[in-house]
Amino acid sequence: MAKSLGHFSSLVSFTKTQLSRQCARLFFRTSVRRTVMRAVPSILSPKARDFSLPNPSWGDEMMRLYNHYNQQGGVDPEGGGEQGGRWTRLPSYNRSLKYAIGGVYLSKIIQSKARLFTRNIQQAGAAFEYVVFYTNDKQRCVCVLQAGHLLEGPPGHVHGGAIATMIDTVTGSHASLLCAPVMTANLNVNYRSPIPLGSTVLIESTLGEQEGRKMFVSCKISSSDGSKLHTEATALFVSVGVSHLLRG
Ligand SMILES: CCCCCCCCCCCCCCCC(=O)SCCNC(=O)CCNC(=O)[C@H](O)C(C)(C)COP(=O)(O)OP(=O)(O)OC[C@H]1O[C@@H](n2cnc3c(N)ncnc32)[C@H](O)[C@@H]1OP(=O)(O)O
Repeated sequence: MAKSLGHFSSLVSFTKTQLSRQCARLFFRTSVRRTVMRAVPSILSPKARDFSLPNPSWGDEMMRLYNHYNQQGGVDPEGGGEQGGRWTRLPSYNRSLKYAIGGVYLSKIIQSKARLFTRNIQQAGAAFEYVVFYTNDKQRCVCVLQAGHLLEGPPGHVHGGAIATMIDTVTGSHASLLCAPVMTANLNVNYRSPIPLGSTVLIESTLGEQEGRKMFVSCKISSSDGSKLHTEATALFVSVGVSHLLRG
């Protein structure tokens, strides 16, 4: 049996039933660390770019916060204990399943030209520049976001849909750390103050209750110095089997 998503391409000739069963095993029996930290890079091109690493478009505030969470031993400035208070960077790629092309059933969900929505703008710094970190106990995530000029909504400020996209991305990545694959069932967003275009903000995600397949996550966006609240949100994620994706 294939033990990692690196063998995903060999599944293309499986029947729908076999595939669903195999994928369910892959997704649910691999630990989060294996899935996110090892499997995803292994099924990508060796040259796959990790978009959560610094690039020249990152401004001073973005770099300062990146270093803040990435260095200094990853210690959470707000405490939270040794276990929960250390931060780990989550890598980020623009494709999930590069080699799994073809096949009647896989082709329903995997398209060779598909790209992750938030990582598909070629020009660095033009849209979503972000990096997500999570605590060891996976109860919290923090995302440092630099919002580029292509995200404009009201003049000089970030589009509400782009804000919701980032909330979905951060809370969805958070829920995925605990039980992938998940889908967003519900997202409630309260916009409290506009986010200036080009600014760097913090998106914090906190795990709430878990009830069976349901995961409730809360989220807030604040200015990088924490002085201004921009957005508050709650989200519900439902863990699904791969067969759910195949059904469409
Ligand atoms: C290779 C892998 C690497 C991965 C590394 C990738 C890294 C990259 C990360 C990027 C992260 C981006 C994250 C984006 C995530 C999306 O944007 S997903 C896209 C948007 N969402 C959708 O399209 C979902 C559409 N809806 C559906 O498919 C289905 O309705 C759902 C949500 C899966 C639920 O359907 P279902 O599985 O049949 O479950 P169902 O029995 O209806 O409901 C289960 C429970 O949830 C409750 N529920 C369902 N819907 C709702 C609702 N709207 N409100 C309240 N309760 C609800 C039900 O009442 C039920 O509760 P209980 O009775 O169990 O108490």
